[in-house]
Amino acid sequence: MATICAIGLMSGTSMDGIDLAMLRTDGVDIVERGPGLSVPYEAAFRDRIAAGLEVAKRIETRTDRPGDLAALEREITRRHAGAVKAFLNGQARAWGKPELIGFHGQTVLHRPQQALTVQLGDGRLLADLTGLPVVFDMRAEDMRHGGQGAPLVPAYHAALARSLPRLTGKFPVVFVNVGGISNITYVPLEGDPVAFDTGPGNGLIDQWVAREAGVSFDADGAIAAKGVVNEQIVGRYLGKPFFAEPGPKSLDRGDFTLAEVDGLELADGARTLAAVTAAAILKAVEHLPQAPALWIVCGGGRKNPHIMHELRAGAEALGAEVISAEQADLDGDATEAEAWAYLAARSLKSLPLTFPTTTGCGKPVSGGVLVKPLP
Ligand SMILES: Nc1ncnc2c1ncn2[C@@H]1O[C@H](COP(=O)(O)OP(=O)(O)OP(=O)(O)O)[C@@H](O)[C@H]1O
Ligand SMILES: CC(=O)N[C@H]1[C@@H]2OC[C@@H](O2)[C@@H](O)[C@@H]1O[C@H](C)C(=O)O
Repeated sequence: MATICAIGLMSGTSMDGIDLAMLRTDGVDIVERGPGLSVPYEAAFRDRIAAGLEVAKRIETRTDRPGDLAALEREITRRHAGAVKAFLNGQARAWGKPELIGFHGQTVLHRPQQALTVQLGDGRLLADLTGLPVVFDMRAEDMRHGGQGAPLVPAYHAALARSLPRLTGKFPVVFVNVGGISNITYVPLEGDPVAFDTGPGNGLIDQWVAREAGVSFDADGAIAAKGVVNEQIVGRYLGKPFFAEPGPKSLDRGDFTLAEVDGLELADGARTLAAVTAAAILKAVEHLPQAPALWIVCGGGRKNPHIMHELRAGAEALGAEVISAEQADLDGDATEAEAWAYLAARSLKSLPLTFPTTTGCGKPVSGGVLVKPLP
């Protein structure tokens, strides 16, 4: 199959900015991973998106744009176009002209029980602003086939597992994405990947330190380093029905809140929430076909040493090794953006993006909407 060069664009539930990555792929194999870039949102824009999450609760059908959501969608799209321009003039310059963009957009609402998921991002506008074909809205078709609409990154994790020589002999491997929410992909030596959201990632930690200390995240876990874990509270989070349910399952950003840590000291809250994130990921093993041999950690949470320490200790007790994306020669900040480039290439070729074992769809499903720039 012909190889294409695609750019993936991800603006995740942390709302911290836009991740971009370049990828050469035939839609099956990863031929070459290219450069990546993160373009942060400034605090005022993060606040505007956060306000948009509240407005989005009024959405009943996925094309509704109550309040200022239409204006916010245009602004998000314009910022993505600006980020693409900066990327192509900078880090990606030597890679030549891309043929396609995979555009995630900003999730503002995710209600799998109602088959409703909304990502703000205008594919038509992005195609016109960049002059490149765009594949966007990749979650909806999965939901039309009974799927959760998330996570979508597992098809890419499975391709990564096949492409990493150092994994030889280390199956099953589990990829963990510790973003705003955490999700895992279990990749066996043969057969489809198994995936689901595992619980909070950095989202609650970010909300906690923003509310209690006015900072957007706990850089390198420095705040948590001064605190202690409140095990009772960890147990209260982990006792929620979500963790007893088997996959496929997915979460909305608002499904877990700070109610349980209310009243704690700043550092103890940050430390306890880091412990919740790690414990929730480890608890996912109960719902996997076999114990993993290797865990590869991607996403911003791999930079929180408390999350990593507890993941390592817990996984090692189960006989597995835990490594960061970088230890597997990957770029842990770019994995999701690479995934969106890969999924766009698959969409172009009508290959499945999701599987019954990753989202619960009735059969393997392709998806995404292709728009070409106006001539
Ligand atoms: N140096 C660091 N130390 C601790 N945490 C960090 C560091 N850098 C980033 N993070 C955390 O990672 C988060 C961003 O992670 P990431 O970009 O993977 O999330 P996302 O893609 O927005 O979310 P999702 O995967 O849920 O869509 C930040 O909000 C922050 O909490
Ligand atoms: C609806 C939505 O945007 N979900 C995100 C979120 O962030 C992490 C987790 O929850 C995952 O299910 C998904 O993102 C990743 C990239 C995915 O679809 O694979």
